[in-house]
Amino acid sequence: MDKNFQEEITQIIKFEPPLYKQRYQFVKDLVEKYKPKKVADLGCADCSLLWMLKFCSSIEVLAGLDVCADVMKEKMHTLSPLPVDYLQPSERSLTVTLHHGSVAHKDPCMLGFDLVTCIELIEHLEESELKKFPEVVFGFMAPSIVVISTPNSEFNSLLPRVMLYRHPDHKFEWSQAQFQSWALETARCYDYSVEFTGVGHPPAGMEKVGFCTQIGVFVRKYPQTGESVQSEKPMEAAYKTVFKAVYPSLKDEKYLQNAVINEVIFTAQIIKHRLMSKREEYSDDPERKSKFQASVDSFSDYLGKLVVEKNMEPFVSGNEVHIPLKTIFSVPKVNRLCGTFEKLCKLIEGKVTLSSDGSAVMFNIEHENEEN
Ligand SMILES: C[S@@+](CC[C@H](N)C(=O)[O-])C[C@H]1O[C@@H](n2cnc3c(N)ncnc32)[C@H](O)[C@@H]1O
Ligand SMILES: [Mg+2]
Repeated sequence: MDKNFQEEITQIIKFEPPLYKQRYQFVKDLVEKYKPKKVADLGCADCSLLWMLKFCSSIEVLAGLDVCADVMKEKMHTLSPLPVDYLQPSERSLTVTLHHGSVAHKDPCMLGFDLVTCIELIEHLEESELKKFPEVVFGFMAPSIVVISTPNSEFNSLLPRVMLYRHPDHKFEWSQAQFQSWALETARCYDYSVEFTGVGHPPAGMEKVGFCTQIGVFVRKYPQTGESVQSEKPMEAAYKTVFKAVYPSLKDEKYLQNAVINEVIFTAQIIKHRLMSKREEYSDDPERKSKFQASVDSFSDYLGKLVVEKNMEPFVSGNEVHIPLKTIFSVPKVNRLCGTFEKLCKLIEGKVTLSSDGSAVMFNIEHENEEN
């Protein structure tokens, strides 16, 4: 609801991009800057920000929390992996979890985060919830960075149709001085520093009004020690998990094995094709020469440039083509995936047909010869 409303404002004041997108972009920029691994979005609503953040490559754990389960469920399916994520698993691991609960309660699932975002959340908290909020977020969760955004009430006079608050569910809207004094006191209490900024510039000549959305970025001053200490005392869960997605990742052995097998077979096929084409140059059969040609040309060129030792050269023996594993391992993509030659051998064991001494991938071309 807030979002549509903001869009209406945007049409009149012409914030471009719309204000909510500027807020999300602000968070994204912060993620690019600090590269947190674990990010929690409190008051995540329809998961729009979480969806944007899942593309940030530093993030391995993403969590959302909202007191309203229905609003989270609306679009939570957009946080699920897509077929392409299974076809080409990413190098990083990524787990996305959504929790139903309140920022007024502590739950151990919120420990160990690097960045906690509270975008347009605090003004929706009841007085009693707002009182507990600093202890839960800064005292208990204690991430290295907290970002809090909230409307700047001084901007409201520039917004048409705003009577008391910008949204009927707002419990308060603060001036710059009010937000800054709350934020400075919170930072002091929990040993954080805080810097103020915002999104949505005021019109020229009205700079004193400040940003339409005011933002505080809090950075923890003390080093991380909390996680182990806090997890020593077992704690009851206060939130209910409503969604969990574990993305396929090459860190998971079964996806790595699949990727390596595919890459090994692909590489071996191309080398085999080069070898066969060379032999056919003498056989004067232009039709066969063009087989696979389009798809393999550039890669084939590359392989041709590889410095191939004598004992790494592929060869044909009778109806068998032998492609040494050492040659396949020297291809950068295979090399990067496996790390070591031993790992390559282990991952393809029993999955790819090898020569009797296990040193080469083997294809039987008896059938192909028959076609001729
Ligand atoms: C204005 S929306 C902000 C949504 C989102 N952060 C964004 O910027 O698009 C505020 C959200 O805070 C949630 N909320 C309100 N009180 C809460 C509480 N005590 N704990 C967690 N979430 C709460 C509401 O359900 C709502 O989804
Ligand atoms: Mg709001």
